[in-house]
Amino acid sequence: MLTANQIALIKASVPFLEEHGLELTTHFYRRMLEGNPELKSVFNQAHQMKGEQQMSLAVAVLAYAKNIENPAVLAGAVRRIAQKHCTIGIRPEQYAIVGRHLIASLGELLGEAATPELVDAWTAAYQQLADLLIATEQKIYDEQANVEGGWSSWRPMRVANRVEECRDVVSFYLEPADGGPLPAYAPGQYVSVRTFVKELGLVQPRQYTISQASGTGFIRITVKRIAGDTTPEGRMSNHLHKYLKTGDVIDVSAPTGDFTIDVKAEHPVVFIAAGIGITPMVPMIETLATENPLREVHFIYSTQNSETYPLRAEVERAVSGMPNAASAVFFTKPLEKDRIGVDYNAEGRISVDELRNFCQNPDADFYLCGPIPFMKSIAEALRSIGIIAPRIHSEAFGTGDWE
Ligand SMILES: NC(=O)C1=CN([C@@H]2O[C@H](COP(=O)(O)OP(=O)(O)OC[C@H]3O[C@@H](n4cnc5c(N)ncnc54)[C@H](OP(=O)(O)O)[C@@H]3O)[C@@H](O)[C@H]2O)C=CC1
Repeated sequence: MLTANQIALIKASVPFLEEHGLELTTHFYRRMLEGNPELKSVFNQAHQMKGEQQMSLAVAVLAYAKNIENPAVLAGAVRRIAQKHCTIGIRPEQYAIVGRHLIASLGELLGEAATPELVDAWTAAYQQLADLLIATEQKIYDEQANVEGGWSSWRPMRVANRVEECRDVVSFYLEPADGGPLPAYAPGQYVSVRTFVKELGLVQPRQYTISQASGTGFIRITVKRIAGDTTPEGRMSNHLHKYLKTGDVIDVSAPTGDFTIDVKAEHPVVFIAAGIGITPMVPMIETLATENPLREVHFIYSTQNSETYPLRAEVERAVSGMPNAASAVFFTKPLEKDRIGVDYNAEGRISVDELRNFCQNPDADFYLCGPIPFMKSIAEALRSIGIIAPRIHSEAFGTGDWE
């Protein structure tokens, strides 16, 4: 429990964090990764290089300081962070290392302003948050391990099959190397995979959506090769495309994530995806097609053309099996061979007018996944036609921050 004085000191830190939060977390990560280089394998180095992890932590620390009197309001964020931590195998003892470097960083940045009382207050506040995260993560690890076929932390999986889906997109069908069963997972959930990335000289984790409904005996991930070998975010996807072959073994976390759908509900559902953002939508539609086939479903998808449309056959199969389902596919750069009415329904990006056509029912739920600028513009368009925020669900890959 923090004392009233400690709470006051944390709240008084808010202006400093607003101004210098990013500086603090950048200093902290640099300090920690220099002192404990083994942790480079725990953190996504692409997010580190782009400063996304630093920004994400700065936002979290500020939110925590602002809500120090009532951290319960951060329960949703705490759960999301804990889920992510569980997919990269974070252990309680690592919190002590993080705490030591974070508090030292605060002292180094504040200089003489870091009074013993302030340092004590932040040490206590950090411990309170660490305890909450550790307890939440233990609960998630227990839940993951205690379901049939479940496990916690990493499990070696063999690549049973590798399928080239379309240009720059490959699916990997993963099965437990121990020959055991897999747990059921919810459509839309994701896993982390962990492997040694030659070009980085490091073991690295990355998150990928499971791109197929549960119950096939595999965890399928569908990976788009991003940019070139030289960009930090492209390293893992390029590595997997180049080196991960049928028969290889890779570490995989237990499935997790809250971007899922209430399969049994009766109200309409509208999926709006772009590019590789199609991956969580596929298991959702597949699951609806088998478990609630009469549901009203709209699938709205934007991609460049037929050569950049992964998992098309799966979507078309699921949609054609549901009498109240319809799809609208937008090609922004159709090829000569692409036939309107067959391969796609309209040319160009998804517009507000188009969205209006699909979204007549205020009870509908909307699921968004695509490049961040795409999600921003679609969420804004939905709000402009009166869709309320709780009806808009989204999945941001990476650190999870996008709004
Ligand atoms: N939820 C997430 O966090 C996701 C993140 N990404 C990331 O985004 C990047 C690109 O993904 P990729 O699959 O290659 O996407 P693409 O660049 O192939 O774009 C997919 C489609 O989205 C359209 N689009 C892009 N931006 C907008 C926008 N602001 N408004 C409307 N339509 C838009 C594109 O149109 P046009 O051809 O006109 O640009 C294209 O038709 C990757 O780095 C990927 O990791 C991708 C998917 C999900």
